[in-house]
Amino acid sequence: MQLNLSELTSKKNLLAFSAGVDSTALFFLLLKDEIKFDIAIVNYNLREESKEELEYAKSLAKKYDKQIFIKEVTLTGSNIEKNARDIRYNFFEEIITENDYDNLITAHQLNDKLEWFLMQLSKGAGLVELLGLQEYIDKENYKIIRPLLHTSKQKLEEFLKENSIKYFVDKSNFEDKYRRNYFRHEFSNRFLSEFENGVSKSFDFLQKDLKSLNINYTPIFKEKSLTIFKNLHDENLNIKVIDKHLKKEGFLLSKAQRDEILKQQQTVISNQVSVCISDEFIWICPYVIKTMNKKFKEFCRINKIPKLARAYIFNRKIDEKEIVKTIYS
Ligand SMILES: Nc1ncnc2c1ncn2[C@@H]1O[C@H](COP(=O)(O)OP(=O)(O)OP(=O)(O)O)[C@@H](O)[C@H]1O
Repeated sequence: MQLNLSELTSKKNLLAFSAGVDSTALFFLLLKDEIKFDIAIVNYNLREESKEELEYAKSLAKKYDKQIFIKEVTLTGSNIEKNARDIRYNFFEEIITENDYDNLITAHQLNDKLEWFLMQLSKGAGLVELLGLQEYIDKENYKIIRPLLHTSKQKLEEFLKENSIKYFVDKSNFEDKYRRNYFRHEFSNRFLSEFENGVSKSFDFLQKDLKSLNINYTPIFKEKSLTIFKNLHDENLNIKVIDKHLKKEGFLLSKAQRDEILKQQQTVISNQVSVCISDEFIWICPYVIKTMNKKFKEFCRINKIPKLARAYIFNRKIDEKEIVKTIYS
């Protein structure tokens, strides 16, 4: 099994370890390649075996001299999958911030990638959403790296069996409880057992196509709650940038709101957020009403700062000259 682990060498890595097939295989593959890492595990106390899994994680940490971070929680109620994920990622972020890790490694594999793809396909999605599960994600102070995205679960299982390595099977994966498990059992496992190479190649091709679209999600200016992106001069791409940014801010756009933004170019959404698409830029900030002085308004007019963004800039005392200097440089 050939993995590209170059991003992990000489870095401080944290492996999200659940004692299941994928993360156990990754644990030993990283050891084999002499990649340094520590582990983090969340025990949701949902199943009897979870205690044993935790003990296994502790024993591996001890044996291979790894630091281990443990979080114990008791999950109840509805929305378990989402709650578990939120708790998990908050915990990882806490550890990363407190201990200066460079990378969070997760053990998502090719089956996960295909299941994600199918789930999006079943809901109606475009290229960005279909390829949602990415190998590298840049977060503010660390990277998420998923080195197994080209490897099927079957290969990982074979690796563990060949090397007589103990691992646990998450029983909840066998209950068709969640939508994802439907795809897992009805389709992806069987399909990959026959077409693993082709699927892996297709994902690479699609990824290259996505790259060619050159969607730049990085703002060119950000201060307080004012964010400015480059206008990508393509309605579909612009709305993707706006949509993604607002989602991150906890604001989900409806189809009608998306259409409105593209039609009006300057819109207030739900009386809260201003979104303006100007000739060169996309401006997003809270919607504010404020009386502004003449000099400021004149400066904005000359420098093409959209009307709906002006009051927020004025109110929050963001240096308008600095904005203009940055975006036009
Ligand atoms: N309890 C856990 N403790 C630590 N890491 C975990 C735990 N559960 C899962 N992980 C990590 O997350 C990876 C994905 O796990 P899983 O497929 O169960 O999650 P998911 O439902 O796809 O959620 P997400 O994609 O948001 O991580 C695992 O390979 C492992 O690296």
